[in-house]
This record gives sequence, structure tokens and C-alpha cells, in this order.
Amino acid sequence: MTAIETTGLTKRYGATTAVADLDLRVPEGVVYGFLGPNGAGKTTTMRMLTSLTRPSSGSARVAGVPTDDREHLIERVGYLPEEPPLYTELTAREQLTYAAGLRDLPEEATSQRVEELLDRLDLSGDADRRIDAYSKGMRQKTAFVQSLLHDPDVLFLDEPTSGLDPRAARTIRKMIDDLADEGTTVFLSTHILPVVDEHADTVGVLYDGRLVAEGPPGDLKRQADAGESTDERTLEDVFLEVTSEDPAADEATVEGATDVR
Ligand SMILES: Nc1ncnc2c1ncn2[C@@H]1O[C@H](COP(=O)(O)OP(=O)(O)OP(=O)(O)O)[C@@H](O)[C@H]1O
Repeated sequence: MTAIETTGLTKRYGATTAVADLDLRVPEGVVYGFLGPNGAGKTTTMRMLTSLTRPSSGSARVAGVPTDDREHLIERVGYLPEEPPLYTELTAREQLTYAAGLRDLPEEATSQRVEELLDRLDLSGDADRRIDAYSKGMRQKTAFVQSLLHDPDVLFLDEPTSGLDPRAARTIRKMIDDLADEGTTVFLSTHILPVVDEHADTVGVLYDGRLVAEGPPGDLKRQADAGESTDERTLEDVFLEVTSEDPAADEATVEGATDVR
């Protein structure tokens, strides 16, 4: 099944077109790296795909559910936004119990899952402290657990390793791989290109609201004209090339993998 499918998905804010006519097909169980410069429309896309923002036109289905069917959609998707909202007067354990309650998740199984996830992220020892006393990384870990609690089919992650120390960041990256192995589709937006290079099966690059390149990282690198041997090309070269204002660079970009312009 296709995990994410969008047709002509568009969002306008007044005169600004944040996302323009986006056609995406993301198969189940893959890690999809969603890249783009600041203001390219990544957050807006994720907000539309999680039913937090309505498209101006076009449509989308996630896990087979139309995104305008919010009630059913939220059972199937998880979202870790860049600045996750948490009740800072609660402890992490209370926050997670509260979130599970909102979703009507079975108590015992959920509590076991919470403990496993907290333990994996090295947060068990702090789980009964109030979130307002947490570091940025501890808040991030709490929000990450919250996005996963209901075992979503499709998980949207916006800069999931933001503020995390190297060990915690590595744990999250490993969890992303494990989730995909278990069949979860992970839609990963980050500016940390080596993470995308290592973990994403497919990369999509958004520029000015449009998808300007898409394909497996290796294919994109092979086809990028970075003036270097293939081995030395990085995803950063691809990114800079396909998001360039320079029309000459626009001509000679990543043809083939799926250059979608
Ligand atoms: N609520 C809003 N009202 C008006 N304009 C908005 C709103 N949200 C986003 N935009 C505009 O839409 C465009 C895309 O923004 P978006 O936040 O989706 O980009 P992004 O790719 O997530 O950027 P970043 O990498 O900086 O997080 C920008 O021009 C932004 O100013």
C-alpha cells in the first residue's frame, strides 16, 4: 500500500504559496528524507499530512485515510513537530499517560510501552520530574516517545535529533531504522544531511514549495553534477545544486533519478 499519496497538494497563505501542486507517493515501510531550505514548505506539508492545516487545493491520503478525515487519520499517524507542545507542569510520565488517555489507548499495554521507550532513551530516571525542569534534549525525547505511543503507521518527524547529545541522537536514528524495518513509514525532515544519507531510502527535495528532485540518495549523488568524482559527491552537493537560484545550475541538475521539475 502507498503510505503517503498527495495529488496537487497546495497551500497558500495570502499571496505566499507555501506548497505548490505537490504529488508525492511514498510506499509503506520506508524512511523518506524530506529536505529543503528554510521556508521551502516542509512544515506546511507535514501539517497538511497530519490534518493540522487544510490544503488550499489538492488532496492527500496517509495510511489510506484522506487527510480531511481527521478522526481516523490521527489514529494512524504520529507527528513530532519542531517545537513539540508539552505540559511543562506535568512530569514526563504524567504527560505520556495523559497523551495515551486522549487516544484511549489500553492502560496496561501502553504503560509497558512507555517504560520500554523511556528506558531505551535513558529517560526512566527522570520520568517523574516535572518537564519544566527538563533540558531541551529531555523534552525532545519525551515528545518523541509521545509521537510513537499509539504505534502509528506513518510517523512524521521534524528535526527529531534537535538538541540531543550524540548518544541520544544515535538511539533515535537506530529507532528510526527499527521502525521502518517493522513496517512503519517514517517521513523525516531534517537539515542534517548525513543522517538522511545514511537512513533514508528515498529523498525528496522541496524548493519554493515544489518538489525539485526525488530518488534514492545514491542515485541523486551519482547524477549530481558537482564537478567531483561520484565517490566524493555528497547529499549536500545535490541539495545546493537543486536549490540554487542560478539558472545555469538549474539546467544541469539531477536528471533521471526522478528529477521532478
Ligand atoms: N501560518 C502561516 N501564515 C503565513 N505564512 C506562513 C504560515 N506558515 C508558513 N508560512 C509561509 O510558508 C512558507 C513555508 O513555510 P514552512 O514553515 O512550511 O517552511 P519550512 O520548509 O518548514 O522551513 P524551515 O526549514 O525554516 O522550518 C514560508 O514562506 C512561510 O513564511
